[in-house]
Amino acid sequence: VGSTSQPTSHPTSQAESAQVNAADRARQQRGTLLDRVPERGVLRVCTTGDYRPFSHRDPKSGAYTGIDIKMAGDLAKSLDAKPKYVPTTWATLVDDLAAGRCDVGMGGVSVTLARARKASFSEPYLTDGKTPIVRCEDKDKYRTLEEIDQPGVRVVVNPGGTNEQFARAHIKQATLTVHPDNTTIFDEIIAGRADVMMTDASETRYQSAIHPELCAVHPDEPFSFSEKAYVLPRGDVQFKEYVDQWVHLATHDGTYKKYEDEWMKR
Ligand SMILES: O=C(O)C(=O)C[C@]1(C(=O)O)C=C[C@@H](O)C=C1
Repeated sequence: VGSTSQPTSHPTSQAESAQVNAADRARQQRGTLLDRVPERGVLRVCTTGDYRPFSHRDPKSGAYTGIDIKMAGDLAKSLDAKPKYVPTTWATLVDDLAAGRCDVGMGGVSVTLARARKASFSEPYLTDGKTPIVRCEDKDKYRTLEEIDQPGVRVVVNPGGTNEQFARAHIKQATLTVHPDNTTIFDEIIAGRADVMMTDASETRYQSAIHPELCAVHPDEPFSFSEKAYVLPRGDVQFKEYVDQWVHLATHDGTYKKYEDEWMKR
């Protein structure tokens, strides 16, 4: 507890920069999303759908639910539009946004400097950080990174996001396994195929509430500091100013808190 993760540098390749710059120019020529979204009547939202309580896609119906899905609905409505969810992954979310496949990225996204090179972020709406989630009988065994990073300890991680970045930076002795599906990863710990996952404190609170076998380890004192925000296209200043004002209001007038409480009661 107390050690912080250092931001890793992810140099953007020249080809990637050229692509992002071309997308920036094309977007600027089309004008601000603050006008285009109401004209279109549609707000295109990139979301992974694999991260409760923020963004969950029902595998049968395809319907999206979650705190950030509620927020997306409100943001769209405030712009006289309907939300349209564009499926993405943690590894591709920011590139999808930068390439213009959606207008905003939502669903428990952490602000990172690597992402901020390719996209803008709204004002943050939540403070979070990585913390362990384990079988309850192990909750006094894995309190520090030192206790977790021991030979024989099996750490599991989902791919493509800040969890993987954090695990790769801190796990040297323990066995690190990448589990491809974030919707079933907690079953790996319950079934005893893995011992520890380190993920956002908000997720450990939610998953330990719905799985009595699982305990969040010191979620109020996570190993790292991060902030959740919405991802926006680079250079669309009018749209960013609008979304910032909207986030500010929603996080101060009780709207965000209401959605969070609804989800945490499940
Ligand atoms: O990459 C991010 O921004 C996230 O915070 C998402 C992330 C991750 O770090 O992989 C966090 C928790 C969920 O389990 C899934 C994805």
